[in-house]
Amino acid sequence: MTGLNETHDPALRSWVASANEPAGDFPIQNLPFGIFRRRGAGEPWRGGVAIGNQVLDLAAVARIAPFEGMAGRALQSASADRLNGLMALGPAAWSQLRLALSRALRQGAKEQPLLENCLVPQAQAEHEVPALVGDYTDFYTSIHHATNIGRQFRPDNPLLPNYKWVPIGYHGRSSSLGISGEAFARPQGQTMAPGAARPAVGPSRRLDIELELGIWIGAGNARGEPIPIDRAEEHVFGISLLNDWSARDIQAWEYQPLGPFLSKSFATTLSPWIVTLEALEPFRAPLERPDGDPSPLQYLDSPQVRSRGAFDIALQVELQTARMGQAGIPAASISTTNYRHAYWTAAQLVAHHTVNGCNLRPGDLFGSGTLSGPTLAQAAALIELTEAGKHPVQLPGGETRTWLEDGDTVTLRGRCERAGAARIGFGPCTGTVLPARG
Ligand SMILES: O=C(O)/C=C/C(=O)CC(=O)CC(=O)O
Ligand SMILES: [Ca+2]
Ligand SMILES: [Mg+2]
Repeated sequence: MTGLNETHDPALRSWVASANEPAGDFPIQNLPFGIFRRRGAGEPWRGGVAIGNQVLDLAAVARIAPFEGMAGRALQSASADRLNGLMALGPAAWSQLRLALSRALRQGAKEQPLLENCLVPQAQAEHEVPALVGDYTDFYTSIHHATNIGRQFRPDNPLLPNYKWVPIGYHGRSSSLGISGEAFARPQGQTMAPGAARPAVGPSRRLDIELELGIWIGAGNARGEPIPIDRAEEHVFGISLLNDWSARDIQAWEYQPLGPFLSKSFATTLSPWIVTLEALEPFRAPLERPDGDPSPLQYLDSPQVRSRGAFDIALQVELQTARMGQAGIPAASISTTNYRHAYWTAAQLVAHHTVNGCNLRPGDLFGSGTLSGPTLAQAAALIELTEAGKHPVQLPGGETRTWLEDGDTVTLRGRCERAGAARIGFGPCTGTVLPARG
């Protein structure tokens, strides 16, 4: 079974010329959704779609060239100041809107003269978190991350015995979700130095990143009604990049027995564009699960999940220090990994989250968990890359890093490439660390 349709045809070209450049993130086969406005113009927030180096203003399209039927209703919903309404409509409406947008943005489309007036250059746009996030749950789906970080926190017992049975997660904090381009103050908190008699409070000295994907829930479920694994993907609107900034010294002291709390709730940065599951369809991959590992329990298992439940998304972390920036040295890549190494798929996370009857709501957000791959070069957090300080990262210009310093800027990137498909990308997810507030 394949969900490929005319919107995936790699031969499609757009009348927006920049969408046809081969190395771009936003060709006509992508069409990710976000919330934007022109910077500094006092405009309302509204939905937009990235196309080449432009944003197609969906509120403007709804006013001057509305679509018909279900696509038209979806377009109306996407004109609001957040995408929760569009997300609530479900996959048939998302798909109809994507098809209508794909047809209207193609070379030769009769809509071109009207839609040319609905473009805003991305360079002039600012973004907001694309939905009001009621609940944010952070998972732990990379067995490589769980093993590596477990070795730091629990040397005798790195991978806990539940890992291969339960998709582990904790309830995160939605109020401090922010959008790419943000800067935030280094968190303060309580830490216990090795050998100290009592803890101290002060700025974190072990500030880290976590390269994750954000999985956006579309239509929700009624309380008490679990989502079966075979319907789970119908509840996923799409995926963006997510940096779960983590204060490891605060975490090490606070996390037992209830899990991370203030070590991760001060900031979590998202990329502005949500790449839909439909756009990701050409990049499906089989679930990676070593021979001999237990089969998932029935509510987490299906032939579809095993054969094509994973996604081949190449991911990268870049770091630029303030000094590199001043010297004109571009950001350096410090890690490359791929979402296909995840132990649990997005569908399994949805089925697991709802198995107890918990209701998900449109705009809820899941963090995939830190997406480390099998090798050290694929580690997706500094605590793993540097083995907690044993091997600092070497940067061009001569600096090294074990943990983040004030003025450091971290950028996450994601892209999908496969023979026979158009390359698509996620756009950057950037954040900068400011000094702690006094
Ligand atoms: O192994 C631990 O005790 C903690 C690991 C994490 O830092 C939790 C987390 O945020 C989940 C993840 O990103 O995979
Ligand atoms: Ca995390
Ligand atoms: Mg966080």
